[in-house]
Amino acid sequence: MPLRIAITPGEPAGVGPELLVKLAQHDFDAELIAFADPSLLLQRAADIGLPLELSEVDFAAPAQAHRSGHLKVASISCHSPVEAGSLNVNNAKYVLETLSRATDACKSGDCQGLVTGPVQKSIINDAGIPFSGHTEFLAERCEVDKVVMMLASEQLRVALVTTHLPLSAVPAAITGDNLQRVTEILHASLLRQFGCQNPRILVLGLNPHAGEGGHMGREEIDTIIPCLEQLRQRGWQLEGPLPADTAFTPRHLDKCDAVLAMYHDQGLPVLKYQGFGRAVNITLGLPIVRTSVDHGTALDLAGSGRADSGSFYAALTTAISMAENSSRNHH
Ligand SMILES: NC(=O)C1=CN([C@@H]2O[C@H](COP(=O)(O)OP(=O)(O)OC[C@H]3O[C@@H](n4cnc5c(N)ncnc54)[C@H](O)[C@@H]3O)[C@@H](O)[C@H]2O)C=CC1
Ligand SMILES: NCC(=O)COP(=O)(O)O
Repeated sequence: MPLRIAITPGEPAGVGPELLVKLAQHDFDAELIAFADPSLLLQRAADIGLPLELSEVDFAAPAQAHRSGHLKVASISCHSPVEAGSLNVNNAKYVLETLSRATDACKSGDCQGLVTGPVQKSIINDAGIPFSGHTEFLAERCEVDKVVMMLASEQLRVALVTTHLPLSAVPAAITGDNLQRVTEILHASLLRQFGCQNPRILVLGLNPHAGEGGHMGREEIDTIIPCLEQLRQRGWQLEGPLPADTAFTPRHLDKCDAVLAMYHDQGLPVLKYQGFGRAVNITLGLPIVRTSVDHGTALDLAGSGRADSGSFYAALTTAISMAENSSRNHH
């Protein structure tokens, strides 16, 4: 029987809803369920001139593989009318409701994977709800205290020790305990979910030139090197800490399964330079499969039909294949 994949289109005024309409034009070996406002999806389909038929999902009925132009929906209503490209603080709770319901469907086993479209983090905060990202939200909703954000293209995987933090808060978050737990989750995921035998991880330093022997920062000497030395005693292949400016060169990348960056803008610009529009954001360490797009809400393109659905497509096919692997391993 096909698996069920929950999809949240994200910010209703962003490109997420129309990218989902574009995705729905393909066939997939899984049932796709949009946790969203049906009238929003139909409106956006009309705006960009694509056909779409919706029917309410019945979790008690057998799942059916997705066929072009149709979409199953778990209906959730927006709180205010949506205008593409214009954020409305009244719809922030709707965004979180779609996420909560879709996550809970995965936790209960109704769905076997979650694919999220982009949310506008600022408007959720403007609504008075502290929110730094799906990654942190999902960890809390799934009651897991540590998860890892990893973005992957076909050529490169980049995982992060810290995620959505102000730059000034990063050094204090690079503790031995945090680095160890992140490396453990990344190592286990590469081994079990990505088929890497004895994974090779390239770890970046925090400071320029990886601290230049302590003359440009001491985090490498005080924290990163001791942590890596300890983990290497398990026989793990951990290279580094390497200076980040030269780590992303073929000599190093050819030998590694993933790069572990210390913070968001140390690793992701390189990944996006190499693979923007085709890369997938994967949350490691959750009890559910969760993937997402590599881009944001692109309010400047919303409603135009010009946004590229490549990353959403990659996120969906990755989630289907991860869910299939995980379901095979459980049987
Ligand atoms: N997965 C998620 O929920 C993510 C959400 N965001 C959120 O999105 C909002 C806007 O963030 P920005 O930094 O402006 O990034 P953005 O990715 O929305 O836009 C950056 C540039 O890329 C272009 N772009 C983005 N997606 C595109 C697509 N599918 N096709 C063609 N061009 C595309 C935009 O038009 C813009 O020029 C923020 O609130 C941010 O937090 C950002 C990244 C991921
Ligand atoms: N840069 C990645 C990003 O902002 C998406 O994060 P998340 O919402 O998936 O946690």
